[in-house]
Amino acid sequence: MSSSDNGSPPLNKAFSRLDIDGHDLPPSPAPSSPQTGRRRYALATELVYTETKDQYGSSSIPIYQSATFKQTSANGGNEYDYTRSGNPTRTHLERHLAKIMNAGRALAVGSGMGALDVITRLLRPGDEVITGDDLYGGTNRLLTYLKNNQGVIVHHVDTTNVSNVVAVISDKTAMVLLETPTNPLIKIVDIPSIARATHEVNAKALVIVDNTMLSPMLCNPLDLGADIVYESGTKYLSGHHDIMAGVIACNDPDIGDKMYFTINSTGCGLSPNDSFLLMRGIKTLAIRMERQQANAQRIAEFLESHGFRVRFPGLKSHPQYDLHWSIARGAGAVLSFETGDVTLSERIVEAARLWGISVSFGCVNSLISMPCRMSHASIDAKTRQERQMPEDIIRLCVGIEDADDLIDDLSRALVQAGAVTLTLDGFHANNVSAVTDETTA
Ligand SMILES: Cc1ncc(COP(=O)(O)O)c(C=O)c1O
Ligand SMILES: N[C@@H](CCSC[C@H](N)C(=O)O)C(=O)O
Repeated sequence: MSSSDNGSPPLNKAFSRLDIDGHDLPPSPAPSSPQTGRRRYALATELVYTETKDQYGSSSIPIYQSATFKQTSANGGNEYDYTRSGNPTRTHLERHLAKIMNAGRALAVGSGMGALDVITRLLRPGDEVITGDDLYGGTNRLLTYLKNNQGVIVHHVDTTNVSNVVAVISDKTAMVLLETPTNPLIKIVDIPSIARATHEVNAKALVIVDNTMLSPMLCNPLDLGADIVYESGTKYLSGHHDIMAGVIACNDPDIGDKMYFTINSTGCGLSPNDSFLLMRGIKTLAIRMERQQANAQRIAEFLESHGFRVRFPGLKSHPQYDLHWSIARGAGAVLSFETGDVTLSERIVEAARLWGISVSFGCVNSLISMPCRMSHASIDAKTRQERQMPEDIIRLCVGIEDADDLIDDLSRALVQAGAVTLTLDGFHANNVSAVTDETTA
């Protein structure tokens, strides 16, 4: 029951009302809403600019490291009662996220997979999900779990072709889940066309975009027709690989309330300390991304010019270059390339020094990995083969180091691994198929 319905005095909580399932919302943050009526600055400014009402005028949000909050009356009802339900540091972060993600509401949870878990709890048995055939391994694993255990039907199609999605949309479609660029094949997905086509056939179907590979700095899927956007805050948003986090944003308040209900019920909200760290990371997103992208562009051009097949949307050779730039403001800093030989790829990865052999991306440090052995190992070998994931693919996640140092280290690793032939002009890849791609938009 809401405070106004039960005869008790109005509660001092930011929004006191029943949620759409009739549950009395616990004390919790107000729905995050960007301040209206004030000038909007460029995103680089908005990332840094916050308005706090801190009693001491603190410049960064304090960490409210408290599980519970004292109430002023026996009826409870203050804005915060318990950190699982809401915490001022998390609220501050969520409002900031809503602003930079152009959303009506944002929510922060303990990881990117936690975010997808919250979203997929909107599904019911019998619901259908349409998603890609090149998906982050953890996403594939969660969807497979839902298929095997929760009666959800999952269609994996090549989402780079809108008609493949249209062919399976029906009145049973509850979600269309998209990643762009895909991880690790760097395929581009036409979010606006798929969102339009989906809603035309089934207005209730939710179009969900995993924006981890681009971040709000480079893409706002909600502005392109998506209903929900989420991302791993472990990556670009925090930027230092010192926390796990997940963020979710939407415009429909009912959907926001439902997801908040799950977060409060399951206890997956982001901790105060991690909310503080994520907030701190977000402030430097623009400058980190600028440098990471510039470095990634240099490295992609370096590899391509030496004969490797490189997948990166900053290269004109990318078959969906125009599509990418119609939906994004930059290429990001993840690229992949092939060598034509798995053991050769292993030798390159192991010969690198500056590039850490690690999963993840979006951090200030540069990383090198073999997705089929690492980040995407949870997709079984047969499925990887069906989805044409080259086992030899090497993924580079570019950081903010000096680009010449990164290129030097990579060159040394390529030479040491025997991946290139030295010539009078430099070197050239030994063993690589032509730079072509069968992908069509
Ligand atoms: C594209 C993508 N989405 C979601 C996730 C999940 O994020 P997290 O590791 O924070 O759970 C990852 C990586 O883990 C990812 O690469
Ligand atoms: N062992 C982890 C692998 C995490 S991969 C992290 C990141 N998304 C990436 O693409 O590198 C797992 O099983 O999830």
